[in-house]
Amino acid sequence: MNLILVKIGGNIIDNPDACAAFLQAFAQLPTPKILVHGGGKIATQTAAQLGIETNMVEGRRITDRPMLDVVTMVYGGLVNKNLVAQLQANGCNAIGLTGADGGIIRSVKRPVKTIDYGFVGDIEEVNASQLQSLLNSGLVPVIAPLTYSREGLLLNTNADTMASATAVALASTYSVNLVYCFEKKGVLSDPDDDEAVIDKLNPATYLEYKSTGVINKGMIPKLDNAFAALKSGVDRVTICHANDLLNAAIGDAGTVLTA
Ligand SMILES: Nc1ncnc2c1ncn2[C@@H]1O[C@H](COP(=O)(O)OP(=O)(O)O)[C@@H](O)[C@H]1O
Ligand SMILES: CC(=O)N[C@@H](CCC(=O)OP(=O)(O)O)C(=O)O
Repeated sequence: MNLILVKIGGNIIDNPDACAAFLQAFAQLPTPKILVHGGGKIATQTAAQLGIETNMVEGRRITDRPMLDVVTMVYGGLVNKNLVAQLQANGCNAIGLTGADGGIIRSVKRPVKTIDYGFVGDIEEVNASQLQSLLNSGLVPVIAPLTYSREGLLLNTNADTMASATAVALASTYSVNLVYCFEKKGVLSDPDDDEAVIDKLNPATYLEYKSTGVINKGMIPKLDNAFAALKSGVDRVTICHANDLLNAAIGDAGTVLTA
């Protein structure tokens, strides 16, 4: 059976019109399906309003206790519940979850090496059978980028990694189509040209683009996660614009990763 797992990034979530259009398209996709969302941009803005400064290292947020409270409220509350309400209005029976709900995604607090990331989780286990029973009851899980530890901590976890790990865990049961949606038409061969979409990207070409700096910043952890999913049994991985979700779902838009 096919399953489509879509990840939506914070720049789209932060734009009400783009987000509404994306959710309308997502609602039209066949079930079973899962939405994993980010929200990093809104967390940064909310933290700033509260006088809390944001520090990112290699695309990961340094999450001290006050920042953990912010991301818990923003990802698990504000963003997750608004997405669920809008999906319901589009006729999609969404259920909002953090990784702690139903014990779906457990992680371990990232050990301190040179950098102390604070309350950031590295995923240990995805409870695929719990997700499957939600899917079997016709629900559409909408997953926030928070996980839980054996000690009962709530941990901030990168949304691209959540999507990749969830896709891999479900790949033994379903043919998984993983689609990363963001605000550009795909991986670009020229960062200054929004039309320069690379149709197909393999690990060797990725390394070349990375070494020349054409692929940089947030795209690096995204592609590392995406290639890892492809290597671990996920059928297809695509990176595309949120507007192109329906075409990308059938392999007709964005950048398709190849082994
Ligand atoms: N070659 C590239 N093609 C497209 N985007 C790129 C490229 N290199 C770097 N980027 C950057 O990567 C960003 C996507 O990463 P990120 O902000 O983590 O996405 P998301 O919002 O989905 O979490 C884009 O906004 C873009 O600025
Ligand atoms: C540990 C870590 O960095 N977590 C991310 C989770 C949100 C996220 O990934 O959001 P986007 O997809 O919008 O970037 C963060 O707090 O920014």
